[in-house]
Amino acid sequence: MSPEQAKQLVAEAAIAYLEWDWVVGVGTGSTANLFIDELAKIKRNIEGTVASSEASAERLRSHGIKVYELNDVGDLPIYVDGADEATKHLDLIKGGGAALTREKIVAAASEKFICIVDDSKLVDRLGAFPLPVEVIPMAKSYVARQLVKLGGNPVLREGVVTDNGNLIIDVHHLQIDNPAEVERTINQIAGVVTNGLFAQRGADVLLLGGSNGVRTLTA
Ligand SMILES: O=C[C@H](O)[C@H](O)[C@H](O)COP(=O)(O)O
Repeated sequence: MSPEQAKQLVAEAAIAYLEWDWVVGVGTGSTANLFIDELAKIKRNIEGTVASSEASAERLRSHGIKVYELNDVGDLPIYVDGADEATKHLDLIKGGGAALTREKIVAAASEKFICIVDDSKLVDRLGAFPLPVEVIPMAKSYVARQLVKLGGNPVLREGVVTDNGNLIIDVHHLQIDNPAEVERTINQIAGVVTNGLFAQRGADVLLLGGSNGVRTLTA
């Protein structure tokens, strides 16, 4: 089974977690896009969505799905999104599509985070995927120096500006023994908006798509 087929399986499986009239938090990326396409099929059953990026908002609207501002709806019952890496403890690395900050905000405002990935994303240890860090532009060199002190090799993502007008530094070769601690430490560097570790608030449910169908891991 191809990763695309596996993503399609979990996108479909996530629909089963939704309830009538809910406002659904929607993530960003190729897997979230498949979920959006599935959502379009049942759009009359939901009240609307909150999107974690301009790209997802545009795709949702193109399907005729209502997109609310998070500030207008309060907390959400559910957030559905992909990830770049996931562990069986439901810790994640996200941000390959540069949407990590809004994703972290919508996830934080949601009661349940359903993470949907093809099973190639399941790892024993996070960090083979370079960790994305969103940075205020004037702080990029300072933040990069601090990331070197933490043992990482920071690389500016060329030509990328986030929906919030900031930059992304991808940190290679970071030793991530304790994901929640690394998440906290990097977030304390002045100029960092947030980093792509989702460990202090990881997923609540991980749906893994593969040749044996969908496997469900829960926190
Ligand atoms: O910023 C992007 C997000 O964190 C995505 O959820 C993540 O990169 C996974 O994307 P994809 O489903 O395309 O592998």
